[in-house]
Amino acid sequence: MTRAVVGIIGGSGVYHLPGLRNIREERVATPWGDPSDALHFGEVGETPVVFLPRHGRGHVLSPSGINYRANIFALKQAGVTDLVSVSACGSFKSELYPGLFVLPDQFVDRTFGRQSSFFGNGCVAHVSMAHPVAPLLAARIAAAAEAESIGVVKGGTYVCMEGPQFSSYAESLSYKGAGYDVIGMTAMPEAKLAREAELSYATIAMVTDFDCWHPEHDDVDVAAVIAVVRSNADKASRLLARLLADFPKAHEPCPIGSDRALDTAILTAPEARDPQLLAKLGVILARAGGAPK
Ligand SMILES: CSC[C@H]1O[C@H](OP(=O)(O)O)[C@H](O)[C@@H]1O
Ligand SMILES: Nc1ncnc2[nH]cnc12
Repeated sequence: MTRAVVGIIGGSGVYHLPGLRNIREERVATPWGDPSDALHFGEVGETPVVFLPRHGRGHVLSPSGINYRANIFALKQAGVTDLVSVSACGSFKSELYPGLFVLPDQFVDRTFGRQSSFFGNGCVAHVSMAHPVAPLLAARIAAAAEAESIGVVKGGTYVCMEGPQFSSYAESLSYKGAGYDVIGMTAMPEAKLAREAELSYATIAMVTDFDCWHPEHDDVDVAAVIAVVRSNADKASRLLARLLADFPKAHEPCPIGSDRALDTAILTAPEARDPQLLAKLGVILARAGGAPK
């Protein structure tokens, strides 16, 4: 049995995890650089939890400046098996109103200029991103929400823009026209890297605004986003507390293979692999094999 360790990445306005007990903060180094902040180790009930504020405490890191590889590597190195990301997002649908939680099951990556893979020359790998969200983890989040009488929408497409500026009106209309549900600046490459690291990943997207397409709502700004995150803090805490308290002791094998994603992904012949890159990959390759002993 693999013991379940849940990672929580906090987004804008979420720099601590309420309810985390026996907190031990540790600044960890990774071969990919420094994570956004110290990891906060602790427990909720009997579940081991590792929390990381994505933008760092004090919100010092811009979406484009976050070292996503270091964050995911650090969480993997800490033993995380299941990773829940909390994110503020804009909405393209009237029925997805501010305050609602959406559990996206698809992502569209419109970022550029971010390091989006652990792999590359010397060890080439192509993981599947057909289904980026681990269904059992998303179902557990939905069940926790239901148990707490918190409304969640299951499924939806989150488009990830580069930012840091918000979208123009024309961009907003085009995303809406494409049928996307919500928009943010951080789920990519986080979800891609989580898959490469064989972590089961799901996002809780908290709708904070209607971006700038809605004729009856103001255009998004930071104050509006943070006001909704603050007013939703209690709901978000209850949802996470219930999810974590009810989490099974053993990691549940992912039915779509999120936790075995490298089994069919690595293309470079074993004898042609770059030992330096293999050494850097370390814990990422530990299960699938291929790293030097
Ligand atoms: C504070 S407005 C824009 C900012 O909020 C979202 O952050 P996160 O996904 O970390 O909650 C969005 O992606 C932008 O980074
Ligand atoms: N409208 C929006 N666009 C991009 N990121 C966001 N985060 C919160 N609201 C957002």
